[in-house]
Amino acid sequence: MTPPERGGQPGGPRGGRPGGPSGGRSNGQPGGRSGPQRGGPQRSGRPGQRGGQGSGQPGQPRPWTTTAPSARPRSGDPARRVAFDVLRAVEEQDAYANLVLPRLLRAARLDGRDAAFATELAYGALRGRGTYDAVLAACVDRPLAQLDPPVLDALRLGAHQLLATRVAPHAAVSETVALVRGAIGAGPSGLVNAVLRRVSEHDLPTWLDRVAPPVEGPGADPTAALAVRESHPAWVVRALREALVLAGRPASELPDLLAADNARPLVALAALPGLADPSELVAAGAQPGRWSPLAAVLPDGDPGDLPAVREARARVQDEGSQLAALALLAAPLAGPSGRPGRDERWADLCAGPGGKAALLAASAAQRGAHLLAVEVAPHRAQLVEQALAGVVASSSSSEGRSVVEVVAGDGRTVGAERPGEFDRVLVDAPCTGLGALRRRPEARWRRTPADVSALAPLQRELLSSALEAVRPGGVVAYVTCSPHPAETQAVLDDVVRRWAKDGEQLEVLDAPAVLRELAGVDAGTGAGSNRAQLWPHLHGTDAMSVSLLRRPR
Ligand SMILES: C[S@@+](CC[C@H](N)C(=O)[O-])C[C@H]1O[C@@H](n2cnc3c(N)ncnc32)[C@H](O)[C@@H]1O
Repeated sequence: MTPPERGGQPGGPRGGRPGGPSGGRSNGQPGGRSGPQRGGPQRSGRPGQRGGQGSGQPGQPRPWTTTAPSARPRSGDPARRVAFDVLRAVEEQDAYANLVLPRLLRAARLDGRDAAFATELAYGALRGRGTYDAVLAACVDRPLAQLDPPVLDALRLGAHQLLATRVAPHAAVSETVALVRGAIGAGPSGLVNAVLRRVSEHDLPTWLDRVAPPVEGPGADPTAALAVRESHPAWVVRALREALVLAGRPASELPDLLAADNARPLVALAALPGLADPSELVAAGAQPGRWSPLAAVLPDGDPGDLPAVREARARVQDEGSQLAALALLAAPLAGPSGRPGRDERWADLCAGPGGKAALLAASAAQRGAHLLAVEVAPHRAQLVEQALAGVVASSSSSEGRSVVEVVAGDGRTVGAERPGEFDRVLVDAPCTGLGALRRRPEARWRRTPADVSALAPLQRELLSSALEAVRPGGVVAYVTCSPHPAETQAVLDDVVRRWAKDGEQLEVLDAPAVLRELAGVDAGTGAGSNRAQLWPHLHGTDAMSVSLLRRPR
C-alpha cells in the first residue's frame, strides 16, 4: 500500500481550474459539453484514462469549499443517490445493474441528463472498482474490508467522479459527503471527506503510477499491473491472456482487450429477417452495422423510439450474437448424393432470453422451417415466448403449424428424447460471460475461477445432447460469450475425442470461413483451428466463440 501523500492545502482558497465551479451545475454534475452522453459514460469509461476539462493536473490549485462537512447539505442529489442504490443492490442482493438501474431511475423520476449521469456513475464505479479500490487503499488507514460496505461504495462513487469524470473535484467531494449524510448518516461523513480529498490530490495516471505494480524491472508483476490499471480481477487478466494466445493473437493485445471491456458498447440492433430490414433502421436514425447483414447501430438514444423495435420486428442484439446465429444457418449440411439434404427442423437448446431464437425463428418462418426453443429456467422460457411473439404473430407456415415451439425443459435430455430429429441445432451454452464484460459492469467481480469448472460438465453435456439430436449430416453450433479456453476449445476437443472413441468422427467445419463468407469478418484462430473467435478490441463485438460441428453421413 502506498502511503498517502500529504501535499496541498485542502481547506485553502482555490480557483481558476477549467471545469471548476463555474463549469459545473449546482448539484455538481458536469455541465455543457463536458456532461455525460445519454445512456452511459461520457468517455470510454476506461479507468486507466483521464482527460477533458476539469480532470485536473497534478499540483494545480483546486476550488475547495471552506464549509465544514457538518454544515454541508444533508442529502445528496437524486442521481448520485440512484447510483449509490445501484451499487448497494449489486453488493447486497446480487442484483444485475442493468436490471435494477432502470427501476431506480423510474422510481426517482430521473430522465435525460440526470438519468445519464446516474448511469455513468453507477456503471463507471462498478467497472472501475479494481482501480478505485487500489487508490482508496492508499488513502485509508485500514484495510478496505474493514470499512462498512455502504461507506466503501460511496468512496468508490466519489473516486470515480474525481478520477474519471469531468465533475469538478470540490463538487465530487461535497456531493458525495452529502450523499453519505443522507443515505448512511453523519457518522462516516468526516472519513469520506478526508479520504476523497486525498484521492483528489492526484489525477488518475499519477495514482496508477503510485499504486499499480511495475510491469518490468524489480518487483514487476505484469498481471497485477494490468489488473489495477484496467480494473479486472487478476484471474480474468490471466484467462484473457491465455484466450488471446490460444486464438492465435499476440499477448500484446491484452491491454487493448481489457480496455475494450471498460468502454461503453454501442447499441447494436438486429432487423429480424423477413420482418424488418437494416435500411429501415438506418432511415429511422441508426447507422449501418459493421459486420452482420442484419445489423444497424444506434450511437445514441433509446432503441424503443424506433418503430421496428417497438413492433418487435427488430431487437437489440450484439453483432457477435447475430453472427453466431447466422453462422449456424450458413453452415453447409450434408445429405444423400452429395446434396445438403433436409433443412427444416431446427433447435435452440439454451434459448433464454430468446435473442438468437428470435433471429432463428424469423429465418425459419422465411424458409419454411420449424424451431424448437428449449430453456431450462421457466421464467427465462417465458422471456423466450415474449421474444418470439412478434415472429409468431406475423407468420405461420402454409400448413398452419406454428413456426416455433417453446419448451421449458432441460436441453441435456433433447438428444436422448429426439435423436437425429434436427437438421441444425444451436448450443449457446451457459458460460462465465467473460466475453461480454463491457455489457455487465459488475460481472467481472462476481465470477470466480470456480464458475469455469462448475460449468464444464454442463457445457459438454449440452453439446453432446445437441449432437445426438442432429441427424447425420446435420450441423451443431457450439457458441459461448466467453473466449475462455476451458469453455471453448477444451469443450470442443473433449467432445470430439469422446465421439471418436465411440466410433463417430465429427467434422469440425471451418467456422472462420463461414463467417468470412457471411460478413467479411476475420475471426480466425490460427493454423489448425476451425474455431472462430470475435473480440471487442478488434471487431467491436462481444468476444463470441463459434464452433461448427457436422455429424458424418
Ligand atoms: C448464454 S444463455 C443463452 C442466450 C440465448 N441464446 C440468447 O441469445 O438470448 C444460456 C441459457 O441456457 C440456459 N440453460 C442452462 N442450463 C440449461 C439446460 N440444461 N437446458 C436448457 N437451458 C439451459 C440458461 O438458463 C440461459 O438462459
